[in-house]
Amino acid sequence: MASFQALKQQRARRGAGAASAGQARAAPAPAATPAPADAAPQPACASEEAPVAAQELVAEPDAPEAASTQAFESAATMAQLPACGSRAESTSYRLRGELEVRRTEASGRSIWWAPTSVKSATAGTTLLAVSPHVAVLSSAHLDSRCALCFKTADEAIEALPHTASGSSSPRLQRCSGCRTLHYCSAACQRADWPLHRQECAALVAYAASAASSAKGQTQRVASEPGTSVRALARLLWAGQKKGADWMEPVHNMQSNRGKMDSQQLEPLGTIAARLAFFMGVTLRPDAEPDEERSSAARARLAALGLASSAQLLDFVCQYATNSFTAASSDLSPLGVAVAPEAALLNHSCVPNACVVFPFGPGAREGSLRVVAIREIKPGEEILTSYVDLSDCYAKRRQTLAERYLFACSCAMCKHARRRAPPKAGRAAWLDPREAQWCSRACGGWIASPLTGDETAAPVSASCSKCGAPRAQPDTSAQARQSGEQALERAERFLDTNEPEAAWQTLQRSIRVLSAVMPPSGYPLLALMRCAQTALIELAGSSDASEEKLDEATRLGLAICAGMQAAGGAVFCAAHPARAVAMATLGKLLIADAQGDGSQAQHSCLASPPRLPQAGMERALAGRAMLVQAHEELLGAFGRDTQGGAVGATVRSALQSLDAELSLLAAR
Ligand SMILES: C[S@@+](CC[C@H](N)C(=O)[O-])C[C@H]1O[C@@H](n2cnc3c(N)ncnc32)[C@H](O)[C@@H]1O
Repeated sequence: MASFQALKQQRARRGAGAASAGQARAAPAPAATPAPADAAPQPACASEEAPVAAQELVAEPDAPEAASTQAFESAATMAQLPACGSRAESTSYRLRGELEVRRTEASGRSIWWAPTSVKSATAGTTLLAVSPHVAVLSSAHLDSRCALCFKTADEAIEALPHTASGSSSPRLQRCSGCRTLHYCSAACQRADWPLHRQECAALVAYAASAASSAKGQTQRVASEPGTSVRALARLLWAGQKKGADWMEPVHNMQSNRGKMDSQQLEPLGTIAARLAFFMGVTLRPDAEPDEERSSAARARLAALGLASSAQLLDFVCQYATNSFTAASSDLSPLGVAVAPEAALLNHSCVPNACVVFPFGPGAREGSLRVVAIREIKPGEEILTSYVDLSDCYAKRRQTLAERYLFACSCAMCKHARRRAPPKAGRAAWLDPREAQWCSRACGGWIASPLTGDETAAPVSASCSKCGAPRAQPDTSAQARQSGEQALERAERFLDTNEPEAAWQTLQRSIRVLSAVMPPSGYPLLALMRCAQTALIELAGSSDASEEKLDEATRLGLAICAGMQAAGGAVFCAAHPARAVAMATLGKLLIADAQGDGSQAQHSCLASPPRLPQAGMERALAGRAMLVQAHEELLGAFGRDTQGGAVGATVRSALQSLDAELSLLAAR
């Protein structure tokens, strides 16, 4: 049966699903959001998670410029600078094909499926395919992935034609200049050189400065300026080469600077200061009347297409609102991408589209894709999620307010705020993220009390099945909070390649929360996804790999049940995070089809699901899951890409499995 080595590469990370500006923004993280993370941007959207950029703002080691007497303005000074006027154009216009850009008072510009279109876009339709203006590997991956195509050495070898693969060594080559970036081939290095040339020199200067700042300091000083600064610098250097027309959509991206308070601006000011330092701009208004230095700095900024330090800060604010988490084909966050056209997408917690990188975020043309995941009718707005859709209402609201500075008024959020009583003869719809088990163990759900939203109506809940009231006192809020903290710690462990520590961190919270809430509950679903990732990584290296794979499979069953809860109202069929979770489960089932057949001895789940019997029963269950996953992958990553790279791995797994099954049948 299939090996689990391939699975190990497929980290089913949280945040997948937000690929947004900010989702894949950085998650949306997801699939990709202008960070989306669901890995995201989402504007850092595209996937459901918080953008790499945002996380980086808080937790970076000291930078050399902080100690330097040649410092740019301090972050606090930067934050006081007056906001520049928005350069965004105001009219509606045809973006391309069937897509229109329109502006509304409430949410600015956004993309619509043109009312003149003769037909709807169905799930799996690629709405937009663009090459990001820049895509930059995050600092955590600089040593392990190619800076241009984002592949690991093994992935690069696998991608070679079979005849060529024998001759290559599975190692990345380090740039001998900066000693920071790595490449999988001379071709990738050559292709990256026009942009890396300036970056290479800047990295060398930065590392030297870091080394001298580190002398005598106890704190760690980073030897490179961080993902956001590298991305912003590349954008400015590319702009110098490609010209004003290429940069115009970047400068037209929305800046929320005018809405930010000084606390929100300070981390962005730090990035602006570090960016200036990295690019060799030294500007010290406090050193006036040092006119010479000041005007030299102005000239350097002008050469980069920026009129002033205030505009530099605006540029960073635009990036924070509009960058996407650049995710792998299976939604693992790898870096950030800036794609101004896709960053025009607005947010909804009930998205009808997702930002994904079906073949990874590397140099490939059209690598960032906006794909419809539900039917979109002519004249309908195209909306992605900037947040992780498994987050509860309060958490989504907090992320959107802090990072994107707006309050969502989608149908899901309205429902959460209103807590509407059921219409006569109909049961109230209960958000599966906010549900708890009935304390009478009848199998019914009770709404959790909403936390963190003072505008929401108070909740008086009773069981959906037996009508019993919620137990008093309700202890779930505390368990949820510990779960959130465990998740944060575990994700950091995974980022630093410590899956065992991540797994140890997660088990208790999963046990406690799975006793009180269904698998769709917040933050249980995210905890289980993180734990599954840790276990898959551990299974590849540990002696007890069979046990780990069994537990990862049990978690997979719970994750898929959680994602399909409430008829897919949260994760609809063809949502990338759901499709990838199904593919992972299918592969786990067939990888472990020869397992020892033991049922849960030490599961972290309070009521572990029964695993199909090892052997034929498990293989057939895996096959059924892979078939379903494949259908959803076509919808999630685009029918034109045949479900992207994950679709291809599922087809190949099915082929091998069918060959094995027919051999068995012939015996
Ligand atoms: C990535 S930009 C999206 C494009 C943006 N509307 C524009 O005009 O360029 C993200 C910003 O758009 C606005 N936005 C996005 N979705 C929204 C929504 N559902 N309601 C209100 N504002 C929204 C917020 O100001 C947010 O910070």
